[in-house]
Amino acid sequence: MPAISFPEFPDDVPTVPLLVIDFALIKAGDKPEVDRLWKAATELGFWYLKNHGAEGLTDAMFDMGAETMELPLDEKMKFEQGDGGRSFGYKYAGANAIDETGTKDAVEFINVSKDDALAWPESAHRTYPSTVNARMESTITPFVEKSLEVNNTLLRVLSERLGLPDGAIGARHLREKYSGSETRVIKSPPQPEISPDKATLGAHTDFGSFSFLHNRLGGLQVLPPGSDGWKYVKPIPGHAICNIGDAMAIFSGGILRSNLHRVVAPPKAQKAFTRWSLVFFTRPNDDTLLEPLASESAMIKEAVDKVPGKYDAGVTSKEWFARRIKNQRVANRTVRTHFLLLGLSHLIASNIALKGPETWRASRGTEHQVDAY
Ligand SMILES: O=C(O)CCC(=O)C(=O)O
Ligand SMILES: [Fe+2]
Repeated sequence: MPAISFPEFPDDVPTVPLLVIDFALIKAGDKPEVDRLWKAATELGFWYLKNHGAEGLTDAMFDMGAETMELPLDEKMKFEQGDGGRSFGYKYAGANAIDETGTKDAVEFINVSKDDALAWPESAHRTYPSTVNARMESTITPFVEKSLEVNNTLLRVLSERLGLPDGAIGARHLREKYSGSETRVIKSPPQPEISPDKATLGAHTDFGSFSFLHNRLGGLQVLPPGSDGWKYVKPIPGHAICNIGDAMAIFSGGILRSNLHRVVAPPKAQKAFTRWSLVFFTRPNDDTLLEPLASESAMIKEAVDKVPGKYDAGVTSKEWFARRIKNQRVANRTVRTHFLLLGLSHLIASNIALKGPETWRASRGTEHQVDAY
């Protein structure tokens, strides 16, 4: 993608002042910086990360995304993620609902599995468009490797602060075990006459443990606890945006916060431009049970004892992930059978396509467990 210049993020829209965490200091074990990371991860669950080391790898990932989205739709559709609860592959705009009434999303994704990137040229889960294959070795695998290093380091530091034994979180995120971990490039085309409050990617918490996000244009918004509304996260060049996902909220019994967020059209003059974003999602091994690690940490036990049962998902990471992916898909929205009583004795079952909000609700994660909303 040629370097595109676009208008500055405006200074008169509501933004959330995220803490800036220095990854180099975290790696060096700097105690005050680890304290700040802990504050960010427990209070809002979102922060900026600088000196992360992936700065030189993101442009090529955006190029891979742009090359992929330029393919004809019928070519991309050969690699579509499908309706069965699988995330890897291409997702067309409008495949997912953004709310319980079934409003369609407006974004395209290309999702590449960590297992496929590491197995290349073999395949672990599925095949991808030619534009992905062409950049697997040069672009995608290096980005996946760097993202794994960043995310695993931050997860290890947080797990220490949670009082977990060495390796408790690491064993649940093994490089060699299959998981839902993936990298994603998102394309949001300019939305004509869109209201600034209409989501292109609906309000959600992230499905996995940890997300490492790279934004150029605005549009990402979070709903901070106790706040009066959605706030933009202003992109800062060279700074990634990190956030805690549902799995870490569950493992920690709610001590780490998985916050609700969404994507709307970029603000003000930026909205005329196509928005690209790049994420690496770390998710637990497929076979990991999602439950608080109360037997391994006194701090987590104390948190869980106050809200017994609240964070017991009772499913594996793979099941949790598949349920959420599957129930977002518009094609999976339930068709309710409605009975119409005609005359005195004719009960006619008519399949009126009233598509139920229950499918949307079944795609939800920990959102309903957070009292602040
Ligand atoms: O595009 C963004 O800034 C955020 C994307 C996101 O939240 C997601 O893909 O889960
Ligand atoms: Fe997200």
